[in-house]
Amino acid sequence: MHDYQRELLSFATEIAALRFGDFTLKSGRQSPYFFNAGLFNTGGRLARLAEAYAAAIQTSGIAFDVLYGPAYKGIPLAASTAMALATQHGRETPYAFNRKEAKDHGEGGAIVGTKLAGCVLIIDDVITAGTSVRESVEIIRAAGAEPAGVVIALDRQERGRDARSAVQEVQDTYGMPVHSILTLTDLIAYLDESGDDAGLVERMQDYRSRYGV
Ligand SMILES: O=P(O)(O)OC[C@H]1O[C@H](OP(=O)(O)OP(=O)(O)O)[C@H](O)[C@@H]1O
Ligand SMILES: O=C(O)c1cc(=O)[nH]c(=O)[nH]1
Repeated sequence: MHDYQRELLSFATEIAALRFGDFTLKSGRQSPYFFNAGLFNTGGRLARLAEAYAAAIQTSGIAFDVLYGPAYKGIPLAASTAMALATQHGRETPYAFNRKEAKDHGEGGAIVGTKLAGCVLIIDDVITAGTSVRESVEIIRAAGAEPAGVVIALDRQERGRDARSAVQEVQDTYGMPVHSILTLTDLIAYLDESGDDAGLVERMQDYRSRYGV
């Protein structure tokens, strides 16, 4: 694990964006941990997260025209990362996000921000079973654009709809890369290193043996 990954894990734990307990996920799975990107809820916290995403995007080398964040938590991620790409990397990046419910007055529609066109990089917090990414691909294609890849903070390394990991399914199905700042493997290694709670490491490993790959 690199220092920047350990630092992000430590910061996420400190602000309780990474929590341990009993959580129901979008997939219905019952998880002993949860990454809540909504708790990067001050300017300073969000700037720190956005800088990590912007650095990950630069490292990934994925070519794209537009950054797209799915509602809800993808919205501040797309906006703040576009800012970080401009201020830290001199890269002017158009961004967009969707409304969960289309608006029928004013400007109308379901997409806010720039037009979805060309190659679109999806930015989200986590991938569990891959549902959110599949929904994003449909939205991008319906707008006449093409998905270029996905960047996330945490790959939970879980099964998707078949025996493959959700990330592998996304890569195979859409022929696009998925770049993750952290993985469940990093998280378990971090908990193991800290040596605070052997029971927690065991619960994480149990969960991994049930849903992981
Ligand atoms: O890989 P999946 O199984 O789809 O799970 C991960 C998705 O679930 C959460 O979104 P959610 O729709 O719960 O909403 P939010 O952003 O509105 O909190 C999370 O932000 C990811 O987008
Ligand atoms: O699978 C999910 O719903 C999910 C997992 C997680 O760690 N964080 C999150 O926001 N959603």
